[in-house]
Amino acid sequence: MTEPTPDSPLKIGTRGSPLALAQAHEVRGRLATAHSLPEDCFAITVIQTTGDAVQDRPLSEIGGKGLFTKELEAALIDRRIDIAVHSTKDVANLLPDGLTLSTFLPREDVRDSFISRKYATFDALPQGSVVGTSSIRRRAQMAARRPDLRFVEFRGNVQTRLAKLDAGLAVATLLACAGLNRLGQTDLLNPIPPETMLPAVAQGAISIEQRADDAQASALLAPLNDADSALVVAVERAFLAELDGSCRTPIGGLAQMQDGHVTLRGEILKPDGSITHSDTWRAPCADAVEMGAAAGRELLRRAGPGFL
Ligand SMILES: NCc1[nH]cc(CCC(=O)O)c1CC(=O)O
Repeated sequence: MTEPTPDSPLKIGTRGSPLALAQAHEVRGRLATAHSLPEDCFAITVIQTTGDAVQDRPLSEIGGKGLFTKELEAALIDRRIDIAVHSTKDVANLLPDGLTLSTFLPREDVRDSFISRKYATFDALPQGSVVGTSSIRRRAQMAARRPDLRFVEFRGNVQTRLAKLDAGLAVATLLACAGLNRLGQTDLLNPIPPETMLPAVAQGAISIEQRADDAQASALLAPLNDADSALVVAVERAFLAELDGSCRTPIGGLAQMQDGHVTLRGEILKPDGSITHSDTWRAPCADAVEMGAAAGRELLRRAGPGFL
């Protein structure tokens, strides 16, 4: 392998949001450490994405998955960047030809965090409370437990959302614990157990996309891959792939590995939370990805035509 140098660095592509930048710096730090190279052998290149540019409309309205990744993938294909760092939760199931999601960092906390200045837990919210969220999954899950709640559209970074809470637009909001950890906002951690609120598929998992034929990137990234995290995320994505997985369908899924087996919990909901189909599956690691796909098909069959 030709090693990258400060004059010819490996180009790490990322979105420009504070969370994306934190994740890109995390990857750069791991690459430098793994190969005992100075950090300036790895250059961080910010790519503007549709999901970041359009701030005034719900994500589910602007388009499906890929809003945060399309431009990064175009930059990979054009060789403006060599690797792209993603929150796997935002990565579409189908990648463009010639690209591969090759590398998964050890998974972070998978849970959602309940954030409110007034109430300690989700269950403590008074009747009719207004909750801010832009996630149709979180909204459907909350409505399923608490049909009395009302919802307002809430986008933007952590600071923007806290300002909206302070302005009284809502009394609570939800954010992924993983993002809060990576941004150093651990004061806001207030995890909701997955049994109460099943996270999004691949929540908390950073992955790295590259050109499939790029031997240098493959060699540099190999020591960063966490095989267990790669497997559980593959199981969840196999589940999602069967369920269409557009941003308009509320879907939750979490796979966890123990004793050579993978347990998958999955659910699909009506957007208003009125109907939920969920179940748990378990299989040896070797069969787990196929189990994820079968689980998706099973929920689809139970839900019946027209549910999604
Ligand atoms: N679509 C936004 C997004 N994509 C990934 C994360 C969190 C980090 C992660 O799941 O790895 C977030 C923010 C959030 O849901 O609070």
